[in-house]
Amino acid sequence: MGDLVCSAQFNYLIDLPWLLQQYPPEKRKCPLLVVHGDQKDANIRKAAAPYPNVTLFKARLEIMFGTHHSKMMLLAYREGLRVVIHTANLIPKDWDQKTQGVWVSPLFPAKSSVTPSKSETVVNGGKETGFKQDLLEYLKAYGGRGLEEWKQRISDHDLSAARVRLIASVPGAHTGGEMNKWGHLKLRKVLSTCSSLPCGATPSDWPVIGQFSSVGSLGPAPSQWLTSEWLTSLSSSSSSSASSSKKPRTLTTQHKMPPLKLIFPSVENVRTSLEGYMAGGSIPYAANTAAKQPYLRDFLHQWRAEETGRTRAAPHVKTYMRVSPDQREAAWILITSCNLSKAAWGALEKKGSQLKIRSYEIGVLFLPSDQETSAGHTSFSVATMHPHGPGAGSSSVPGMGMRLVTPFDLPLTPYTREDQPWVWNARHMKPDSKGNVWTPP
Ligand SMILES: O=C(O)c1c[nH]c2c(-c3ccccc3)cccc2c1=O
Repeated sequence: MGDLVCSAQFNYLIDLPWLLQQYPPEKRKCPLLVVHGDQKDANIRKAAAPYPNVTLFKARLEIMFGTHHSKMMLLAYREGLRVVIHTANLIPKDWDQKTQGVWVSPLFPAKSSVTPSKSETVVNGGKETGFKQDLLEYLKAYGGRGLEEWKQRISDHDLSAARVRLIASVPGAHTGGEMNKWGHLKLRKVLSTCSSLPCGATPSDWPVIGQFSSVGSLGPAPSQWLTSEWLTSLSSSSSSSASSSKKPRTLTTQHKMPPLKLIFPSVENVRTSLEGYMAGGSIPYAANTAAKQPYLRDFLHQWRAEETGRTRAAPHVKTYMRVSPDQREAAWILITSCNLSKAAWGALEKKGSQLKIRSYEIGVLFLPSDQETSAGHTSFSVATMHPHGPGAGSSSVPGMGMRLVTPFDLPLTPYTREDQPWVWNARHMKPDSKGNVWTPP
């Protein structure tokens, strides 16, 4: 992967001695910047004291209930720069028996003096994804001076080989031009300009899938946020705004919502997982929150990953995607730190004039048109459950573009009549895979 010179780790839960142990021994004294959100930072400062090479940066969290959820590594090698955006906390159990998501960037070369100053070398058909500019904008949003060195280092490298788009959140009441830079409005903006469904597809027939490991308070009815503001963003596409349908579009044509399918572990999924009920310690859905939104259960599907052999590896990855009616194609897929919450994605306030975001989040969006192997395609073929399906075996299927293996099985498995969503602060008395019961305080 390269000869490491220095690195930065952005995360939420951080076990510093454990983190340093994960670096190769000869790299444990390289400069390391740790970006965290622990406002009462006595613990992490005490943990960092024995390591003179570790610098701490406390992210500002001035809005109640916000957290620094973003999980990112910036790795500076002698040979270039690498960015890693992922979903795992920097604690041992997140890297042991769970299902996580990670995007590892190509090795970005330093901009040599011969690189044309005005624009960077364009690769893969020259389609820029704006990744570098968006990453710098995200780092700028932290404020302070502690990230200057890393902003400069990123500026000095050519990131044009990044074939993903950055979808991030920063805390604030974002208005005007700032609104579309963050959270679900950034995703809406990108999808409505850069993502189109295959010709002839009916947008309202293409479901949105959301998969996550925690849920916030979403309001007393789905129409308050989930199936209105939030689903409007995730079901955006250039074809839904353009008049692609055969029927003449009347002025009153509303953006008809597609089906919404959510994946969140049932109690049974947690009970039978490799970790047993302990997995539920990282699936912090509160019983009192769940009780306020019983409607959510109607959208829920089980965590199931037989295709990858990870059904029992409890999910900590967060995945959002748009699929075809037969769930064999995907128009896009997003891997992110965002759980299903207004704090992470943002909620419109003041008659839609501001987007209130409470947390830092970061994720990467994969669009078929941004990938070399599927440029010109409007969908990814999804690895199917049926090994002889069109997506099986080949790296790309004629007419379908790049093959995508999703973290979970498609088609989805609904909750059974007996299934309940996992809640972490209620008793669960049926013995789990380790013979234990769950009796939180
Ligand atoms: O998505 C993530 O990274 C996670 C987010 N919150 C977690 C919590 C928690 C829940 C409520 C209040 C404070 C902390 C507890 C255990 C694991 C996580 C976690 O893994």
